[in-house]
Amino acid sequence: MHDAGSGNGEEQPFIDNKRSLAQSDSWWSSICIWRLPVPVICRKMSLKKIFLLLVVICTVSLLLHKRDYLTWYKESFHVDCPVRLNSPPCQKPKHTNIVFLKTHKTASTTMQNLLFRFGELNNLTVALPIQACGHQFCYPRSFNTQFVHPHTLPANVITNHMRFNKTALQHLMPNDTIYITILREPVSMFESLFTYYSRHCESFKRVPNGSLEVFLNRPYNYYRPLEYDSSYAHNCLTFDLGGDKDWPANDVSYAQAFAAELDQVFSLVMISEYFDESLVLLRHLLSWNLEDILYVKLNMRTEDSKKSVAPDLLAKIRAWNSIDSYLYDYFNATLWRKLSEFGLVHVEREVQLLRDAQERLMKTCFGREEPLFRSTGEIKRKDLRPWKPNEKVDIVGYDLPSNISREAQKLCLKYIMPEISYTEVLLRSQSLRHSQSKRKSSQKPSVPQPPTHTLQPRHSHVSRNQQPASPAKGHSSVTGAKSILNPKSIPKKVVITKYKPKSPHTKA
Ligand SMILES: Nc1ncnc2c1ncn2[C@@H]1O[C@H](COP(=O)(O)OS(=O)(=O)O)[C@@H](OP(=O)(O)O)[C@H]1O
Repeated sequence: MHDAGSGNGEEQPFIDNKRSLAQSDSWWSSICIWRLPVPVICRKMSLKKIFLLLVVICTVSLLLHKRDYLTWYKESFHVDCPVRLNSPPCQKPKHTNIVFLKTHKTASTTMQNLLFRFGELNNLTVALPIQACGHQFCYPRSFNTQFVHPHTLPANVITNHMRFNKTALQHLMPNDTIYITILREPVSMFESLFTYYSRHCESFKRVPNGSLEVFLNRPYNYYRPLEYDSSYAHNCLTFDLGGDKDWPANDVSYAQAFAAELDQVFSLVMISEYFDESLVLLRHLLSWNLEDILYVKLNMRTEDSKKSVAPDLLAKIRAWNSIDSYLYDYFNATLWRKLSEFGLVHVEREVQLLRDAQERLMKTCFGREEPLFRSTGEIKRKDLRPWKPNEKVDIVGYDLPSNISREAQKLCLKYIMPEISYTEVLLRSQSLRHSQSKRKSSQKPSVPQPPTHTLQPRHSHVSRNQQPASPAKGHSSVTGAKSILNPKSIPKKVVITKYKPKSPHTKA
């Protein structure tokens, strides 16, 4: 075999002149690979060059065929790129305008906490209820923009409990808002509702010995459709989603039409039994990082607080909540279709990545792989105690060990903060930011300013390289100093009417 650099007379022109060398290389490469037998190739190329050529060919072919895996590999090292080629490009900013319809007993508090943290970290505005509404948007009344605290406008995110009202939300939120919600399997959901609200919901309070079986044998003996809090007792998901919980069960066309309508509005309907899988889809839908979907489970009952459901009650629960059951089946199938389209192998890998990251988070926060569960009474800090619906139901909460670093304390505190405390913390910080920005704008009288109680969004995306924000620092958008004010929509002033719930039941 000849060495191209050996000084052989025939090859001299290729060696002496760099340009002709390059030309000859590419010419020979094509001859070598495609046209001539190996001995001829070897006569004109050095071993080194052949080796390099093979390395290039292998690399290109690997990149072409295994691109998903390579991207995945990067992902596990916290590179921000999504794992799929048909996903948004890496540089796509994170989506920040979100309605999360917080349904009851579906893991929605865990999701709300995740959204609160995302909002804080990215200096977004989270719409919160006025004081008169408690920590919910005057549920069970249908959502109304007047229920929103003016200091939490213009909003990017809205997630506190409400009864869904698409028109009002469209009025409040920016045009590019993504709608998300979560459903839970009707049997376990109803058992949870029945136990949790056994002292609040009149329909449940009437049942002798608080027996689920007795209620299900003759629900209309105990259930009054027009009563306050009756939503917990019949098709609660349907009611939360703005539907008619009392539509006759034998008319399936109602459930079908309602599901189809919801499908048009919600880009993602999560399923609490597949919480992590749903989060994978959420992450891609919103172009978020893995870190953005980390969570600690909130609002769980202790095992002692759960009732076991006898097998013969399963069908009864589904029949009683027939619209909810239809919605669940429909959106469970939708979720799995989406997961399949995404690629189940990719989903599984990404779920594993999420769980690994969760494990690291638990170690940081609790010094071990599992968090330290505490029943409400055992939690030292008052603001970390979750709301306890009655003395028979105990809700799991958390305390942070004192031996973790200050930084870890600060980080982990928000992960374990119950719904009501976090809502209060956010309202305080956003109110402070609101008054600071008002002060600033009053110092610049020459520039025309929109009313501060505007319903317009501050901004719709955050860039990936943005620094975590300190919530009370100011009003400026993280995508630049200015918030996006859509001139087409005229800022509206909010008139706040006081709303007094009819029943004492609010979690606060
Ligand atoms: N990540 C995750 N995955 C699956 N399930 C979870 C998760 N986080 C919370 N939970 C369970 O959700 C139930 C509480 O739901 P919510 O927070 O929506 O309740 S509430 O309506 O806001 O009171 C409650 O169910 P029950 O314990 O059966 O009551 C929690 O255990």
